[in-house]
Amino acid sequence: MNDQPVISVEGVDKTFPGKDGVQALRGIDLTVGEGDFVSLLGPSGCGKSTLLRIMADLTEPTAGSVRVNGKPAAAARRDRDYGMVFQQPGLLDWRTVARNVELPLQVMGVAKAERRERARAMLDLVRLPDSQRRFPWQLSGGMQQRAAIARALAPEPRILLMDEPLSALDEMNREHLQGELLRIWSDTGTTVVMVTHSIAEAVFLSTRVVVMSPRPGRVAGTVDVDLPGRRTAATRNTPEFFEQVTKVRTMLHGVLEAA
Ligand SMILES: Nc1ncnc2c1ncn2[C@@H]1O[C@H](COP(=O)(O)OP(=O)(O)OP(=O)(O)O)[C@@H](O)[C@H]1O
Repeated sequence: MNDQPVISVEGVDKTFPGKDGVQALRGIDLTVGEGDFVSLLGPSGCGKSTLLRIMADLTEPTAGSVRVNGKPAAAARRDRDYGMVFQQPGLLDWRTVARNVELPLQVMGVAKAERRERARAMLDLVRLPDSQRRFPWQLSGGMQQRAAIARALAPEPRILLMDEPLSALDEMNREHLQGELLRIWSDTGTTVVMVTHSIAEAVFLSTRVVVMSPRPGRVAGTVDVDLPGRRTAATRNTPEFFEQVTKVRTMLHGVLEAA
């Protein structure tokens, strides 16, 4: 393991052009280490998605720099160093689930037999082994989101960037998939950055929660989530979990009061 951060964001500002020029981010400094699970949390409009998109090279910063695996974000994008998962699964309705998962591999020119094998392995990983030949519209929302995660993981990226991946799901499904995400993260050792609105979700999943303040978005503070033992559904009922949730909530309230 080396000490070089997997993602390093330095002095990033973002102002969207236009008559009223929205300054979405100011002076963002953030580093994400190998195997970290970092959540970006903050009030609506504070620039969480913009920051994630800048890390993914989907949006250009106005100032500052982003390095991913030691290279500029654009180079990391070309090298497919990361996978992305959005709020909506975005599967193609006319392809089977397996062929959706194969899609990024097909684009990369991976041979058919290997593609099949990797799609099968990823669908096993997200616990959808029986859905390979089904179409997305035959699956529940939670199953579709799992297929989207399998698709993002198929090229075996070392980094996963997720923008509210579970927010379209009902509470039970959401908690179930949180457990699955935790399992996948610990099985694969992937570095994760996730945008969420949920304090409990951020605390349950993350090694570090980054709390952002609005107008323009800045890093208001971070909480290193310290929970004893392996995290399971029972973790949510422990005093330590409540303690961490309270810590994050207090920070978030402080941010809102100061705004
Ligand atoms: N393409 C764009 N053009 C102009 N303004 C934009 C654009 N994208 C985002 N913004 C503005 O930048 C600010 C931050 O938006 P962003 O979507 O990053 O916030 P967010 O924290 O992810 O919000 P939410 O939690 O509601 O999803 C907002 O004021 C938004 O209106």
